[in-house]
Amino acid sequence: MADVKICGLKDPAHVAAAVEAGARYLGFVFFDRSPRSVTPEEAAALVAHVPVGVASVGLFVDPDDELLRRVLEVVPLDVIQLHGKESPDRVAEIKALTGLPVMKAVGIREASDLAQLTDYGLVADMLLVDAKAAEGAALPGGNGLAFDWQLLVGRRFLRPWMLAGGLTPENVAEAVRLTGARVVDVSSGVESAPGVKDVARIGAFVRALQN
Ligand SMILES: O=C(O)c1ccccc1N[C@@H]1O[C@H](COP(=O)(O)O)[C@@H](O)[C@H]1O
Repeated sequence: MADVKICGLKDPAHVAAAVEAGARYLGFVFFDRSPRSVTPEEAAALVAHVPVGVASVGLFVDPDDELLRRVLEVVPLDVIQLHGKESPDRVAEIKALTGLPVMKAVGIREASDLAQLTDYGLVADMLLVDAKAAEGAALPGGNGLAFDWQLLVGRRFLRPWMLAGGLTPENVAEAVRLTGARVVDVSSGVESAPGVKDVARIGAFVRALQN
């Protein structure tokens, strides 16, 4: 079964539901414009409920050093997710600054976008293969937008990778079957409204991968 990351958690009950369902990665968003955004203090309280063996991932969008320091002072993150326009050099810088594994998100719409996965594979520890947000979208991710999974058929990457973008309990099994993803990441697909996680959909998402 593919491993699961549930992203955008804001409520201890949803952290518990994700852990109970079997998620191996939990995501906490440090990006003010997101409906899933948490403060460092809120995230610290949530991460306190995360058991050993489940990784706490901090999601950032073009963070400056000050934000990274402020969050890491209070939140014991295991992985840094970069979901903005960070260059490969900036990814390397953040890895050195934080001392943590860095996962770089790359937005995919067409075959030519895949080349970036090679560039970032040289510096990041993990890759997150997401749909490219529409021009002018308020958020660079978390939009429930999928891309053409056929683009990934037969591809290999330099680093371990997660599949994201518009995944839901209804489509995740097919996405894994087509792409061979070993880890899948979901945010809006397990919500009842933007920023509001749904316990039943979290359970259904993980169960969809068990059949
Ligand atoms: O979830 C957010 O609010 C978010 C904000 C800014 C950048 C990325 C964000 N989420 C990430 O986007 C992908 C796909 O999300 P979805 O399942 O399509 O809603 C996922 O990696 C989230 O971690």
